[in-house]
Amino acid sequence: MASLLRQPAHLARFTRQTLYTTSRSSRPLSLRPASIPRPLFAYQRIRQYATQPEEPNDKKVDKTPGKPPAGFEGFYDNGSPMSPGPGGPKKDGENGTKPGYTPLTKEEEKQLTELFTHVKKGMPASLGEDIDKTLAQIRKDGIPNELRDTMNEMSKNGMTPASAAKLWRLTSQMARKSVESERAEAKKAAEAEGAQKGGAHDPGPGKSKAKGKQEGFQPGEIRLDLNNILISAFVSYILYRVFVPSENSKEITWEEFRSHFMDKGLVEKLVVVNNNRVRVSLHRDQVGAMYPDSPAASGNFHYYFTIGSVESFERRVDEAQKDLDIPTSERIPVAYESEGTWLNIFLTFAPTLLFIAGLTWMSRRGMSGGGQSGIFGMGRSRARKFNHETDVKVKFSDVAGMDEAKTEIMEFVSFLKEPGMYQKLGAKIPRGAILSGPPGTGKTLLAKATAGESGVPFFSVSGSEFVEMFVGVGASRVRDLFANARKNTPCIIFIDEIDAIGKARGNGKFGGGNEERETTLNQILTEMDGFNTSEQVVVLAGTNRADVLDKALMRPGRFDRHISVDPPTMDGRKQIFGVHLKKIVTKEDLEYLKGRLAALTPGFAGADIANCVNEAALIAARGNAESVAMTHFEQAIERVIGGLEKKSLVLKPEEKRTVAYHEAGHAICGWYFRYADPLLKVSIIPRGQGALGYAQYLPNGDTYLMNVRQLMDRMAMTLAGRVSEELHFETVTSGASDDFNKVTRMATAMVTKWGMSEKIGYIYYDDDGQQQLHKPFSEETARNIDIEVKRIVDEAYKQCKDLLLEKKKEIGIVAEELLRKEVLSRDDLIRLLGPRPFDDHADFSKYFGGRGDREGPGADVPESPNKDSGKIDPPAEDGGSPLPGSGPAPAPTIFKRIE
Ligand SMILES: Nc1ncnc2c1ncn2[C@@H]1O[C@H](COP(=O)(O)OP(=O)(O)OP(=O)(O)O)[C@@H](O)[C@H]1O
Repeated sequence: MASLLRQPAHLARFTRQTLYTTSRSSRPLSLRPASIPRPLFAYQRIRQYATQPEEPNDKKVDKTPGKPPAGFEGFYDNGSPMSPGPGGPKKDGENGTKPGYTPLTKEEEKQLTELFTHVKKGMPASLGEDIDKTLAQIRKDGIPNELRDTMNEMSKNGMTPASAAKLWRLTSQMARKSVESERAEAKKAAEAEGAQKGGAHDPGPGKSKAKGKQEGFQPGEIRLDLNNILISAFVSYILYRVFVPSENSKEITWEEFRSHFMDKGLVEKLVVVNNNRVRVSLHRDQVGAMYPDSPAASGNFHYYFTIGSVESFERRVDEAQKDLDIPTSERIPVAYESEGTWLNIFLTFAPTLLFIAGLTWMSRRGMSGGGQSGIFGMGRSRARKFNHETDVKVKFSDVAGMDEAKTEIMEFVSFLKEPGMYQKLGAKIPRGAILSGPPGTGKTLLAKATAGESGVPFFSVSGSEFVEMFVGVGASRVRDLFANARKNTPCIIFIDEIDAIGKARGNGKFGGGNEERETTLNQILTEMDGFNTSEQVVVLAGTNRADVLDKALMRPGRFDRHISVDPPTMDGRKQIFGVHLKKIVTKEDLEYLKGRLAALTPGFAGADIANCVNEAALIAARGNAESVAMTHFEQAIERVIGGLEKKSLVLKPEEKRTVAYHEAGHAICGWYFRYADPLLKVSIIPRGQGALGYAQYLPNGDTYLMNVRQLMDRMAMTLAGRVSEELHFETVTSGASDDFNKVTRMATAMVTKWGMSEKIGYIYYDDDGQQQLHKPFSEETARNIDIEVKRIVDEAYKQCKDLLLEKKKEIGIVAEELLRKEVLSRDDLIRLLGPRPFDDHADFSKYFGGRGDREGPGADVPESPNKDSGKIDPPAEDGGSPLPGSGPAPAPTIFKRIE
């Protein structure tokens, strides 16, 4: 009563007419997108009152039921919602109901049917049938008292996790019981039928089964699967919607709100939702006490009206309250809230859900992949294990041209095969070997052959596979790899590209970015230390950069042996061609073919050779040839060296002429300089990488040392393209830049590394550092180096110019023939210029028809002028300055177009 007194004193004016008016509004009763047919709302409300608990006596409100509001008269079947009526719930056990169960009222049954009709649309027929059976059981037996109590509680207090769990438990029990009772009935029916027909006519299990099937139910079968869960979920939903009324709402206008509620003092609170709607909360007690039939008295019913803006709404409410003389202290409270749509709610949780889904997926993958992948397999080694019997078929006979490396590594094989032989003499078994060498020289192949020969399992892994973004993963993979290896002794572990993890550890001055790599390396060091001497695990590692490896890795006791795998020699190449030609169909004389190809491919590694052979077979196949011929091999080699022929690149006639004279200059120098490499082929067909023409030379065998004369002749020959241009055209082109690059590098090496300049002397300056901040020499030395390099290049230029001036006519002959034919071979040059006036290397003569006689037009050619120049101290012919590594193969001189 106290609260009643506090309201604006307009209660007296509140008439039943108010509710009639609001209820008669032509707008839809509910704006909610409820899935329940509209009339059901009315039933739901009625139900709520019917099941409401008794109000306490001390609440002195008028409980005289009023007339139903307009539009709701027919909903009560002319009875009061308070009276149980014919459809009211019967008591426990009444009318033969099950003990502990309350039957449904007529309205409830009706709602149940209507809701089910609505819900089952679009549902699979079998599921619909199962739900229908459960509902039929509910109609027959009613619902357990406990369930009804739970529903009452929910309609009063809303759904809580506890009540939801209870609802789920009770409905799933009911669903299960329904299946069980049906099973019992089916069994009973089958038995009765059997008894009726007598033993002779026993239909047998097959028939009763057929019957069961016909009913869509198999006796003895209770499906505790997804289907049962779905049945329980749908039944719970239907029961919940029948017993717990959902929120009803009704849209009204400001004027209706003002005249029917505000002016009457019935408004308890206003809530502005999402700044565009206002929810009106009324004093339910006051409305309900006087007019219990009104929907507005229900706890779940709200009126709404729309507002243009919050400001105008506040102004109007303010003005209205002023008009009504409501004191400031008693004004209607206004709250603000924003309601999220389902989409908003989903978007809010989407990242979390995605994260959880991702984690679940990764962990599942981890499980299903046997732990090899996924988050839980992260620390596992990714090494592939090859079984010696099935997988590793490579033998030492497949590895050609590296006899020394093979001999060294063969020791590992005999150690794995007969460890006792070493141990009895007290020898320690070597732990491992590092195979180092340029790419494609056959390091992996050699390691595989070791495994193949020794007949032991072979674990192959690449250094980069230890590198992962997570700290500690690399080390854990190393541990796992070695643990696996120990389980499979004797065996071989091969770590390819070990420089990915085995680089020298930093001094810690420049940040800690390599921490993970160093941890991995430390783990390898530890594991290699950890082998006891009797453990037959050999670790082989391959790298192209042995120079950058950590010293600790190379120390005895770890990678004891350092096996260098160099590019093959002439003989080695022959053998490698032999290995790869085995698979090729060719009618050529194999011995001659191998030799000629080996002579044609100085500097090629095993992988290049394998590629060449394959390329030749592809070219032959493209031309529909029956077997692979010499020309196919030559084309393949040219393609590997110079790139693909560019037939689409058409040069202008004057450009072509320039290229022809440029290349003819190279050809003439190669022909007439004693120490120049003999020319093999000259071409003005554009090729890949911007080459407009090229001249191919062959070295006099594999070169490991070069003396000053050889270097000067080679430099002069390299400059010949530009010199020829100068001699035959008014201006020069940009095409010689690649030649200048080579010449400069050669001259610089002569001065700074090979001690071939008197002025600089016998000092080695490392040019490793184009990035070096400080050059390791003084400004004066730098100037002297520049002077000396220029002097040497100038001398080479002069030597070249002298020759070309003398042989201007020959250049013209060669260039014009080149323009006509585009490609000239050595035979063409012999035809045009006569035989080369110097002895060729034996191999060269054998495979390319070189002639040792000095007769012919070139016989009167002067010797290299360097011979007596005196400016450069020429080393003895058998000595000379060492070139690092094996001798550089003379790259083809390339006439480059502007990049
Ligand atoms: N000595 C050889 N004899 C026969 N074939 C060879 C030889 N060397 C290389 N090859 C061929 O080249 C291929 C590549 O060789 P491989 O992978 O062993 O080179 P690698 O030195 O390990 O290269 P990388 O340093 O780039 O790892 C081999 O599969 C083989 O076909």
